[in-house]
Amino acid sequence: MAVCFALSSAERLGFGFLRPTAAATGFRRAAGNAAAASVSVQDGHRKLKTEADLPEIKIFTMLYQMLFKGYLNSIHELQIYQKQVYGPLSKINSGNLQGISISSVELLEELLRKDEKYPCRGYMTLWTEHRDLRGIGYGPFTEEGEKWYKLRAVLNKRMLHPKDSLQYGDVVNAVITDFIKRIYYLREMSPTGDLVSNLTNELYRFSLEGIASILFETRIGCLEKEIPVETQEFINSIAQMFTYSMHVALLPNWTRNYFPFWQKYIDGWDGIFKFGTKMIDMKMEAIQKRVDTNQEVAGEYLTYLLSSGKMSSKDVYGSVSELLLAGVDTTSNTMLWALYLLSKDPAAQETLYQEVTKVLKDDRIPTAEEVNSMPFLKAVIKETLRLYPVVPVNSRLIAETEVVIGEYFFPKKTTFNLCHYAISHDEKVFPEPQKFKPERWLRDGRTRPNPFGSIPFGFGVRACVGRRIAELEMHLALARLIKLFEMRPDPTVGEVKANFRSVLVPNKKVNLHFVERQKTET
Ligand code: HEM
Repeated sequence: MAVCFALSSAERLGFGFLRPTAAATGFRRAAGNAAAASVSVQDGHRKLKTEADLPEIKIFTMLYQMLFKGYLNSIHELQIYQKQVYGPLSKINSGNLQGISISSVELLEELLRKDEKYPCRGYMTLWTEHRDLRGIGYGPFTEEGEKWYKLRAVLNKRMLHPKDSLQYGDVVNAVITDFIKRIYYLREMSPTGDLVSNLTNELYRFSLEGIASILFETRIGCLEKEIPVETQEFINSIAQMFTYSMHVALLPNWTRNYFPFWQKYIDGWDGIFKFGTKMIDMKMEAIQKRVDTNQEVAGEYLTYLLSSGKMSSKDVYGSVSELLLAGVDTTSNTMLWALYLLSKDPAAQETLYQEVTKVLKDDRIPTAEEVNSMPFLKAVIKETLRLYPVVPVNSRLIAETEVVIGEYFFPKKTTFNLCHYAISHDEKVFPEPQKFKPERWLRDGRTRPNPFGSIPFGFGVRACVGRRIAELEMHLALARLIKLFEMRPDPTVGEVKANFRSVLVPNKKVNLHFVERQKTET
């Protein structure tokens, strides 16, 4: 059951919500609406072009490229093809997909540096409709403008600063210990004695347990042999919400009364919030008891949110559920790609193993601080995210201001599609872009890549709030797994390609041999 769910959910995470439109002032237009026709726009002495001068990709071209050129499941690869054909700046005008595509590192940097005070990815009405229907507060994904800014100021504390993540080291390590136990159990059950099948599913369970234990400050049993009923219902609710979000996004609103999809979509959200609410209420009760008996209120993230007095409980319910959803498929898929890449590259795996064993000379569990002495470990994750960015395309809606990008003028309310995948696979930015080369990230005197070439966690004040937590989980888990096991590919699986399902997921089940290493005397 969990197996089915994990795969389907992993294939449907709503990071598509990261995609749904211009920032400098003082422009003089010669005539009419700059967006509509090739009119002249003057910026001082410079004559600017407008979006009417850009190559336009219309719906039929898009459909042709997806259906007949084979990009249906690999929209990320389509970015590279479209860049070759239309150049680094083009206009997409294809059904729900609208906006200006940016696929060069220079233009991306220019746009992000001109982003607004309250950056916006585009409005998320599908999510906000549910919150409005149930009177639930908005979270970091759904909130916008000044209210979002204030919310992020609270959420950032205890999460975003590198030193914040250190406090979660023990919690994360406890989850990793249970994950390793599960790996041993799965190996034993396998015909070869060392095979872990369907790793996507196992890593999904690991990531959900990890983020839940940080946010709720309690364990929810995803790594047990039998997942507790309530946790399983919660997992099923996430799957249901993501499954039906596809239907409700594609069908017009009037169909909601005729088909069951909308109701099932809402039921999915209700299940997610039911579980989240119960966890938060339990924590509130525990805090209240301590307050009533004059005891110190101690705890981590949820305790901080609830006791800081800076957030209403309605906002806590809204935010925690969004953090939880964002924290699962992101880390689980990145871990999967990292282990897969290492299994195919014994030399890189050996370098990593040597580094980890040098820092961890005995059976000790690494601390969060010790990860700082493992630059190759960090480079492996960076390179994995360059090759398989969790969010291969992001977006920015420049709502309040006009903007010039390159030689082009864009009016207010222009949406930009940020083609991160094309940029992080550009050979001018990353020589041999298809090769897994963690060493390109090392600070050992070599020329470092352009920082905007690969920005898997985004950029600026709206960048990923969970970055430090995600890195902590992935670094600690990878260090411990590599110390214990050598990863080898399962020859029956063959080459694994990435499919685009809002995040980049493997196109087939991935199994790996976890070959236990000989213990060395130290
Ligand atoms: C490999 C792991 C992860 C990657 C690559 C990743 C990537 C991203 C990206 C690209 C964005 C959009 C940033 C932008 O628009 O500039 C984002 C936003 C976000 N992420 Fe992550 N993420 C990861 C893990 C997590 C985790 C573990 C959490 C939860 C603790 C999380 C919570 C969020 C939230 C709440 C937002 C929305 C922030 C806002 O709009 O203010 N992410 N993430």
